Amino acid sequence: MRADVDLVVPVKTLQRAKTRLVGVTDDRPALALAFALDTITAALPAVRRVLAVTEDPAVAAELRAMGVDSAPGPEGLNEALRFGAAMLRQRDRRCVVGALQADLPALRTAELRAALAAAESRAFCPDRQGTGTTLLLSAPGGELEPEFGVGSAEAHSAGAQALIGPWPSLRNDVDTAEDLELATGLGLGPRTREALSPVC
Ligand SMILES: Nc1nc2c(ncn2[C@@H]2O[C@H](COP(=O)(O)OP(=O)(O)OP(=O)(O)O)[C@@H](O)[C@H]2O)c(=O)[nH]1
Ligand SMILES: C=C(OP(=O)(O)O)C(=O)O
Repeated sequence: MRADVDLVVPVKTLQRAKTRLVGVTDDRPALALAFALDTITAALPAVRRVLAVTEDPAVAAELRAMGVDSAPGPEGLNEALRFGAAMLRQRDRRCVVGALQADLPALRTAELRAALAAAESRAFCPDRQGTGTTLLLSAPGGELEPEFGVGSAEAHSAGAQALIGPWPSLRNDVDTAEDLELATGLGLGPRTREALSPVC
C-alpha cells in the first residue's frame, strides 16, 4: 500500500471483554488490557497514526501515557469502528483507514508491515481459522465499511483483497484458551506475559 495508513483499534470495556477466556486467569480485565497494549505497541511503528476507540477510562489513561490517542465511541464493534474511521478520514481525505483488532498479543511489527506492503487497495486479513477478520483496510480515500462479527472474512471478501502471507502473528487473534496457547508459541508481548505470569 503506497498511501499513509491510519488505524482504528477498538477496545471493549475491560470488565465485559474476553468472556471466552474465563478460567484462563483470575483477572480477565487485566489480560484484555494487556492484549490491547501489546497489539498497539507492535502496530505503532508500522503505521502513521493509531486511534483507539474505547469507552473505558482505564484504557484511555494507559494509552495516553503511551502517547496514543483515544476517543469514546458508540456501543458495538462496527459502530465504534465507523466512528473512529470517520475521525481519521476527517483529518486526511486520501489516506488508508484501517481497523485492527485489539486482541493480537503476539503481533510483530515486521509482520504487520509486510501485510500492509502486500495490500494493493481495499484488503483484509482473515484470522487463522479463515472465518474472522483481524485487519481491514479501506482503499486510499475510501470508506472503511466494517462488517465484523461472525463470518466477517466472507463479508469482507466482497471487493477486497485477502491478505494471506507470512504474518501468523497478525492472524492469531486470541478469543479462546487454544488461541492463547498458539499465541504463546508465536511469542507474547511483554504486557501479556506479565499479566499471565502468576499462572505461567
Ligand atoms: N470499542 C468497542 N470495541 C469492541 C466492542 N466489541 C468488541 N470490541 C473490540 O473488538 C475486537 C474484537 O472483539 P472480540 O474478539 O469479539 O472480543 P470480546 O468481545 O472482548 O470477546 P468475547 O467476550 O469473548 O466475545 C476487540 O478488540 C474488542 O476489544 C465494542 O462494543 N466497542
Ligand atoms: C468480531 C470478530 O472477531 P472475533 O471472532 O474475534 O470475535 C471478527 O472476526 O469479525
